[in-house]
Amino acid sequence: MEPPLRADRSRLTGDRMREASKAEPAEDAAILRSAARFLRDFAGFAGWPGLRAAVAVAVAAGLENVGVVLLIPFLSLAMDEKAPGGAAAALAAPVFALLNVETRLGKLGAMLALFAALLTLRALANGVQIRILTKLRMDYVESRRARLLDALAAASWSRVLALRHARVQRAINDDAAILGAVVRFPLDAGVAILTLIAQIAAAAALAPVFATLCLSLLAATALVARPLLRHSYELGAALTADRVALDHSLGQFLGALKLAISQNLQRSFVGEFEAALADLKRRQIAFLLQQSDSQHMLSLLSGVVAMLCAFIGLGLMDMPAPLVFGLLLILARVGAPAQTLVRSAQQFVHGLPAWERACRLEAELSDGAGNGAPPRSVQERETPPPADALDGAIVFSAVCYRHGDGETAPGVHGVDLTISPGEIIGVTGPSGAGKTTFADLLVGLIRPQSGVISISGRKLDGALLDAWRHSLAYVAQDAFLFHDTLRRNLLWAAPEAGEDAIWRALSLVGADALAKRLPNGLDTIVGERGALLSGGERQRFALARAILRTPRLLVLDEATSALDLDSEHVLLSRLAELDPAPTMVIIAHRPESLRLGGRLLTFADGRLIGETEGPCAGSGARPFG
Ligand SMILES: Nc1ncnc2c1ncn2[C@@H]1O[C@H](COP(=O)(O)OP(=O)(O)OP(=O)(O)O)[C@@H](O)[C@H]1O
Repeated sequence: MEPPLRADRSRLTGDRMREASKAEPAEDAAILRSAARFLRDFAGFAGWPGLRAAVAVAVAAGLENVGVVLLIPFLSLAMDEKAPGGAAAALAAPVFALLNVETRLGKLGAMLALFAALLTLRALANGVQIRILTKLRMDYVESRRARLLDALAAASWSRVLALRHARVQRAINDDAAILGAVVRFPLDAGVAILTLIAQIAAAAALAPVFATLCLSLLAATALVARPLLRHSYELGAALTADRVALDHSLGQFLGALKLAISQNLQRSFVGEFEAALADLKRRQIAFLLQQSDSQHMLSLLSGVVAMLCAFIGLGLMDMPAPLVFGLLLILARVGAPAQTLVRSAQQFVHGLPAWERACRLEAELSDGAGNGAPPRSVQERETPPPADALDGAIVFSAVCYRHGDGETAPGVHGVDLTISPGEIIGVTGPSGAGKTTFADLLVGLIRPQSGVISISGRKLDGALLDAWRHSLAYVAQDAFLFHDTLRRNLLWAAPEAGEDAIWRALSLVGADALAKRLPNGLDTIVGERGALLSGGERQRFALARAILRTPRLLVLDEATSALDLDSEHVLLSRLAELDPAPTMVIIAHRPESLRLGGRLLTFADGRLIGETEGPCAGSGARPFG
């Protein structure tokens, strides 16, 4: 019998998902602090274009209301009533005088012409405002993405290793889209607030009592909005966590696909997905309903205030009908920006947790030592090392790196070593002895916590480290290939390499015949992580890619372990004949893989415990180039 789909949610990622699904109660003060942080960040980014946007918004809002105010003398004329005094009449009178119109028809025509001009101006101002605001929004989202990517590229290797990939993916892709909605708030709210102020000012000029009613409506809206906003924030926080958990689970599942399907473990993943998707759907529906309920409530509220206003104006205060209609029109229009304000605020606080998550990730990545290479801006300013800076020996002096705190944390320690240019070195030792940690130090992925690594007498750091990484090639046991064509995989690390160089490299690693046999030759897609190839084939292609870089240093960390011994020997012998000859560091467990080494280093418990002459000792170190 088939096991039920939802049978085992607690396995692997289930606990984490349930954890993520809890909606933590949020405090108003914390939400306000977070909103203030966002607004500061955005204002800092907006700068001059932000100011231009504010001016455009103010102009559009002002034009909107001049039109409404002009409506009052128009209505008075149309209804043959005595035009009311105040701002409206004051605005209309000079226009009539200027155009020298005295008849009712002439005045009506002049008013209509004025309206048409205002409508055109308003449309133009709105167009400009939307263009500036949209660009500002897009630019901000793009800059946040770029900051995150820069932080990721500059982060120390140990930090990157500990990262959950789903966090990064979510922060860069989806959260950036949510960020677009978050950024709308200061922009939309700015438009709405300016429109409200202009409308209230227009109403105040006509009737101060009415303006007071408008303010009361706003105050009532603010009271209703507070718990709504808090709930929106909580839903947003839970949704963000759910989405990361879902991505993580999917990533795990895809990574372990073969294992999962071969052992019939896929059902627990499917069960987890169904449950997590149901949670997501529930929260999304709750948020949408909350938004529409609040909009209905606001419509009701503004309707009630409008009726009250009409009753007070016409019934109790005996005001002229055009003035009351004009005021009612303004009131009806106050409802729209107030609704926009609430809706936009809801979306803002809903998306705020995603923004916070992206900021936390950026701070985590930027915190600490970084990967040693200077950031892009500094690289451009820094003087590149001299041409011969990488020609000399690599020297390790009392180098120590521990993965974690304390004297007993694993890693490597007390490593003293000199590697001459062009030397071939074998590295061996039991599992966990520190061989890969040594290789990571050598290529500058991690930096010594104590001691010094130097090249040609210069400390491996800053611009030198950057140049060093450009000059080397590193091939790990897990020969990583992208889901792309073989050609693009090969050219990834050496984009300038030509067709001849590609075939030479393929021939050297014994993969030219294989590449020709593939259905589309070099243009064959190799599958996710090279899944459409065998392990040995992947390793050969990864080696060809490394050779295409013409590296000064070639580090092979179990990079030929999937080849049979004879093929491996042929391949390594050809590598040893490379011209120009790179310095080679070959890490392996099989003694046969180390036959080419002029020197053999043995690691145990993080220490370099032995340095013996390798089988090829005495063949001489070969200078690069
Ligand atoms: N990122 C890390 N965080 C914590 N500990 C780590 C990390 N990387 C390695 N270690 C630990 O450091 C020690 C040395 O690991 P390293 O990978 O250098 O060994 P190795 O000699 O290459 O092993 P193997 O032959 O199995 O590949 C091991 O005990 C390992 O568990």
